Amino acid sequence: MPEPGAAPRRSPQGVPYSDLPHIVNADGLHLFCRYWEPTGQPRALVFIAHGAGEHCGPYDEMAQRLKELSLLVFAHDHVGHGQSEGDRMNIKDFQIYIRDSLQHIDLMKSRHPDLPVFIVGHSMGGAISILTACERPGDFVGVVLIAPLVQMNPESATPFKVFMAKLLNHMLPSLTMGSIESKWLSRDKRQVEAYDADELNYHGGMRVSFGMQLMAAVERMQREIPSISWPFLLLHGDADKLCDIRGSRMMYDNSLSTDKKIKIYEGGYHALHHDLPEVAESVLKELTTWITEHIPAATSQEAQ
Ligand SMILES: O=C1CC[C@@H](CCC(=O)N2CCC(COc3ccc(F)cc3Cl)CC2)N1
Repeated sequence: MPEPGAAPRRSPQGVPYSDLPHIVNADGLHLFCRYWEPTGQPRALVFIAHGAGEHCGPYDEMAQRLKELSLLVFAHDHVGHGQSEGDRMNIKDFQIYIRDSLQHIDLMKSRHPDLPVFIVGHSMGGAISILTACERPGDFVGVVLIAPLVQMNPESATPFKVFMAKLLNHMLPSLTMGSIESKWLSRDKRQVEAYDADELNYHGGMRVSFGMQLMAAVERMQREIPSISWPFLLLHGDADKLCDIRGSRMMYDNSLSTDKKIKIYEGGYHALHHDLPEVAESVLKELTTWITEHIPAATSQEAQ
């Protein structure tokens, strides 16, 4: 309980955290949480990691579909995103996203110790998912990646631009580069409009320091991918201008995993789960089918 007389900690939108589902991370920052709990006994846990500049609200439809399959879905707004505390879309160390995800996953595993655990990640949330699973290779029965950030987009990350970013990071780390161009998120303009209108999204420019953290995460994934052996499903659009599909192809080709699947969506934009309705529906079907197929059969004692 806060000491008497202390003002209650409030979300960036002014809501007291005592009125919101939340966890407090290792740095004392409050992270807003969402839970989608099935009525009966859950069959598995699914953690959803959202991307840069967004929050976990837009995953409600996906989470509802998983909940209908008796899966217990949970998520939080990463530090500096949505209804969580922290400097907007900035992070001192990318590892904080992974540490907080493991904290939330460990909390839910302590409440449901016998359930298998999946992670679903989109874009930067895909990088968080990959690096989280790499830290706990035996903890996850499967990882689903929707247009994950694995490699830099070669157009936006020319050697000159990378050099300049590193130079600027020492001189003006808070300088902002361009912002995420929402027109490349989806071919469905209603989805683009919803993203632009969502005040829980961050629409400002990307700080150089944040870009550096993303680059560091990309470099870490290049090192880790050859030793990945956990099961994963990759979904990527080949018209994605925000996270290059070559990163997904590289992960598919260079990982040790024997249980892996990649599905390329011709003409698909970045946020495949919010792309044209037929694509979004296909993504939900692929994801729910793959997850349910990867739930381990009940062991003999559980079955009794
Ligand atoms: O539905 C939705 C709404 C939000 C979107 C998710 C966006 C997301 O997470 N991205 C896309 C942009 C990408 C930029 O990458 C860099 C930029 C500069 C830099 F210096 C190094 C890198 Cl790597 C990072 C990952 N999806």
